[in-house]
Amino acid sequence: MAASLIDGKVIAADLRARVAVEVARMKRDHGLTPGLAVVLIGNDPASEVYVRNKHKQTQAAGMASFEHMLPADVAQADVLALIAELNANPAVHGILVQLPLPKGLDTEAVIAAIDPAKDVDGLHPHNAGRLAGGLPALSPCTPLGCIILTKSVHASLEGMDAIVIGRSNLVGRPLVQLLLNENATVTIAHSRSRDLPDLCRRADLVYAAVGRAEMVRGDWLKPGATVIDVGITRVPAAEGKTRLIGDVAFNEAMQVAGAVTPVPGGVGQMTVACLLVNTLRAACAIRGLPAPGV
Ligand SMILES: Nc1nc2c(c(=O)[nH]1)N[C@@H](CN(C=O)c1ccc(C(=O)N[C@@H](CCC(=O)O)C(=O)O)cc1)CN2
Repeated sequence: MAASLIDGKVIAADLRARVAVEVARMKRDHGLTPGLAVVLIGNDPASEVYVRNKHKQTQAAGMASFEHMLPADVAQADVLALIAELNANPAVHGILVQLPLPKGLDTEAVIAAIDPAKDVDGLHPHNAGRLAGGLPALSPCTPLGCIILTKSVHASLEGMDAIVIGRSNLVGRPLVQLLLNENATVTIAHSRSRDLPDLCRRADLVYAAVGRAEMVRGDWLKPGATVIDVGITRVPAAEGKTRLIGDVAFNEAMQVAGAVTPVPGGVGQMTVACLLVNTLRAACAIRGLPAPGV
């Protein structure tokens, strides 16, 4: 029997709608308009699209959106000066620097300059450390989205065998921590792991986040497994166009798995929705209000 499709578009739209309701309540009851500042450096076409979407969806949720576009050859000191300004701005509750940064800029130093209370990407060492320690923290958006998509299939992840393929700071590592917090048993695999297909076949939950198109094959999967595909590779298509494919061989996975996320229309959709959730949470925390119900 074919697997069921986990519809990231529908789940993300529902989450954004719930954020919008909470934002309206914050405005009405507390005069609080959550504000998100996004910094885009350079002109990477994919990053430009993502930042435009963030701006649109932030505004659609009723939040204030501040965009800062800097040239690719901007000096590190100027980036740090902008971040210091945003840290001090009371209308800004969330700061996100779009990644990857152009060559010549020090990504770690830029992230470390963000006020951890406004770090809605959850990448600051303060938040990464808290997450690893099992403490409440702002957590990276894509891993948060992966957990929400998984929970749309399984109410509880307790005791489930999960494999995370990929160990990036943006996805793999924080996802492992979030899964541990859900009491899953987690294997973290990467390019040097031996017998990856075998490791994968043991997992009830498979998270593919390596950035290698269609690497995870159908015969790597345990029948009935839930497969969350984080990969997005743009490949040439007909008529000079491009199309997106994930890290999982989708058609093969659909024959074996229990549930699969598509690419596009899966995890990617959740990234911006979770950014809105984090911005709302950051705004409430900064104002000393209880955490919102989303
Ligand atoms: N500072 C950050 N930089 C980057 C992050 C991040 O979380 N924080 N993640 C990615 C890019 N990203 C958001 O920034 C992102 C990626 C994909 C999508 C998305 O909606 N994907 C769609 C397809 C979109 C398309 O057609 O290209 C989908 O999968 O359905 C949203 C946001 C790297 N940088």
